[in-house]
Amino acid sequence: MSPDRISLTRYLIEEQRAGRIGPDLRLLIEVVARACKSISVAVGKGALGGVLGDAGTDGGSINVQGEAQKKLDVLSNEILLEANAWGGHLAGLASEEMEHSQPIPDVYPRGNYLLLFDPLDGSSNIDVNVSVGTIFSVLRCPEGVTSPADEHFLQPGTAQVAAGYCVYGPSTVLVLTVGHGTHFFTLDRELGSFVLTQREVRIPEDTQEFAINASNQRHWEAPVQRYVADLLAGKTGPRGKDFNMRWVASMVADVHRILTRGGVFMYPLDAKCVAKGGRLRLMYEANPMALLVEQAGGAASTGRGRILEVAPTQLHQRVPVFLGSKHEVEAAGRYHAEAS
Ligand SMILES: O=P(O)(O)OC[C@H]1O[C@](O)(COP(=O)(O)O)[C@@H](O)[C@@H]1O
Ligand SMILES: [Mg+2]
Ligand SMILES: [Mg+2]
Repeated sequence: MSPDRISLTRYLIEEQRAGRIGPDLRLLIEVVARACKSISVAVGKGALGGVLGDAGTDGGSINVQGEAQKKLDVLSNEILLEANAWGGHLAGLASEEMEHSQPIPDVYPRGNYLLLFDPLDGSSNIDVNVSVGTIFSVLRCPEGVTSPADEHFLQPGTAQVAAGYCVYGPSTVLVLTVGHGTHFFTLDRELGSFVLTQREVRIPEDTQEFAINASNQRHWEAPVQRYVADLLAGKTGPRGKDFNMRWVASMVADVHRILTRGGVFMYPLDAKCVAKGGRLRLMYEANPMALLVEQAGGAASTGRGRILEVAPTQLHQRVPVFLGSKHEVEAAGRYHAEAS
């Protein structure tokens, strides 16, 4: 590798030398990155790898969320479990695809961190060859706990020591924060290593682009109805400018666009998901994305408060999500405040 190319390994060693992370966290992130490489290979094989379609045989299988699992949901979960069980840096892990967290069994080497992940985000896009990804969040295992249970994972997003996602698109990009900025690492497929391609990503504070699943419009709460109506009104409306709209339906891809060129991503509370508290999961979707976005100068809110300060009560808890360009997330918050 040429000396001016900074690999993920070198970046992490430099962070360790600067005293910003310890060796265990460095190695944990390396293990997660390696698992993401394996998932990237599986995703890339598509129909040739036999990885498309539903998991299970007759009628498919359903996960703890009541959602149909795809083969790649199951495979990605297995890859992450297998890699991390042996990694030696974790006390326990939790996944979208598993009802409860799992402590690392006694027979394996153990560490002091907890890992949460959405092994394959954007499942509805797998079979149509659109970008999907893996999202992860790292917490400290509470002091004195040797066999962590679900309750030990229930820490606010502010407690995350690292967070990231890997987007499997035309290129595979690992996006990482250890609490000192958000950085992009692109996978060099020939060499098999992640290379730093953008340091200190910054999200513009203003934007003219928003992302929301507009098919839910009739179910939205009044402040979201008003906010989106004002965006759509464009130049002649109260916002005085035209807005563009994008919706990939893979949170990783939508957030990656926002980290790259700004925008606001919304999955608000609506009448369909109000009983569950929202659509997106707090612990392994909203929290890691919120940390990445804040570390890039953006904002992340439930519409009524900072996502990272939500006190979790359940492992698979859901929350409303507004994240991206700071001024636009603040504007969405004002519409909520005015309505209450
Ligand atoms: O299908 P909808 O309602 O547009 O929802 C799309 C959202 O659902 C998700 O796919 C949920 O993630 P999973 O695929 O991990 O369940 C998000 O990535 C995305 O933002
Ligand atoms: Mg997801
Ligand atoms: Mg998923």
